[in-house]
Amino acid sequence: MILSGPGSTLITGIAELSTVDPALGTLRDAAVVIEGERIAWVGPASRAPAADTAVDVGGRAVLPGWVDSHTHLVFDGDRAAEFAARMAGQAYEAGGIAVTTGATRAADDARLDGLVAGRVREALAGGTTSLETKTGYGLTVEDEARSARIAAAHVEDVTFLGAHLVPDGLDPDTYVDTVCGPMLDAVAPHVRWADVFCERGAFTVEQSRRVLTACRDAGLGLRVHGNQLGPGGGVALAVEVGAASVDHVNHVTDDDVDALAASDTVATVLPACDLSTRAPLAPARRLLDAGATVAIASNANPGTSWTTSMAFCVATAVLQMGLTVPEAVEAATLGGAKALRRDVGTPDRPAVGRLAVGARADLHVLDAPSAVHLAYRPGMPLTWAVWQRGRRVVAPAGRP
Ligand SMILES: N=CN[C@@H](CCC(=O)O)C(=O)O
Ligand SMILES: [Zn+2]
Repeated sequence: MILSGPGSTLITGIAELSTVDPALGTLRDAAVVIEGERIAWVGPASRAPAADTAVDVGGRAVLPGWVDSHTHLVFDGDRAAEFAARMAGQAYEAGGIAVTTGATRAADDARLDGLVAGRVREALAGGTTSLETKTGYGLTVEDEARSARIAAAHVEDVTFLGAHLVPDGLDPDTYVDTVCGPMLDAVAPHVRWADVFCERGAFTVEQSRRVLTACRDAGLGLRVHGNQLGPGGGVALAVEVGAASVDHVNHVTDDDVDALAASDTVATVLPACDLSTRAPLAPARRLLDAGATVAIASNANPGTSWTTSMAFCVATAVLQMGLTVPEAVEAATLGGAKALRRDVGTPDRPAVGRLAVGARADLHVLDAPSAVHLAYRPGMPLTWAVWQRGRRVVAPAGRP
């Protein structure tokens, strides 16, 4: 078979191909053909079809690009001093959000846009080919709308997080009225998702339900920051409203775990955040064993998790949370895609998070013979090449 059409590329020399596709599994000595922005063929190298061009990745491991389903990239400012104080024993408190909000409001559009672009580039260089990012450091109608607009210029899945913190001096319920009314109207053209920080010190379950219901009525998909700092009703609320994901989940009861396992709500764990806040690690092993769908995300933000490295998160999930490497790779690819409802494609929006025919051609080539090296060689820069939407966007050092 010869794949027709300009731009088909045959990738060979794949020692191990983690398709993360339930039907295909992990293949050795494999090949992939890309046509346009999609995958056209996957299988053993011995049966690979011809294509317009061929690339030999030299006996390396290939997996889907990371799907980072939880980040906060639209911000200015630095909270290294807060981090240092935390490492000296201070507890994390949500109030730090106000510090970043001040710095973000003070940045002009060009600066904020450049900061977001740089962070997206950094993530891509580490193999992240799909990103979600949130507003939440504006917290006025104008500043949230600006954050949403800037985010939408750089990532496909933008989330409205006006309910991140009640700004100083405002009555919480009056602020929730604003979030559900003019703020939602202003961000709606730019966002697919809405999120709420449902936690003591942020928004109560009742306030969170109001925000989520209003956003759902406006046509947005739902997500929840829940059970991060202590037990609470975030997980139950997320399941109740049919949220696509509830994120953090550090403090969960057996009922929470059972509810997640019986629902379509993905439990998203944030290993780098747990380390950076010295929180009890989210029980990813327990959640998987119970039958919940687990995603791993970076939660890149200046307060609790200042990294875009999904490889670090995967290594931590393996070394500290008790996941196997295939489980962690799946959680950081297909799991993230499920958390963004992008695991199944549509005619105009191919699936991400797996390497199968028809899915988006987002490939991450490791400078290693197997994905196990992600945890076996923690902290090493293993990204060798990246294809996104069928185009090679990260090339091996010294090559065009
Ligand atoms: N927990 C709420 N929001 C962020 C942290 C925000 C901040 O401290 O700036 C998080 O997901 O960890
Ligand atoms: Zn977050």
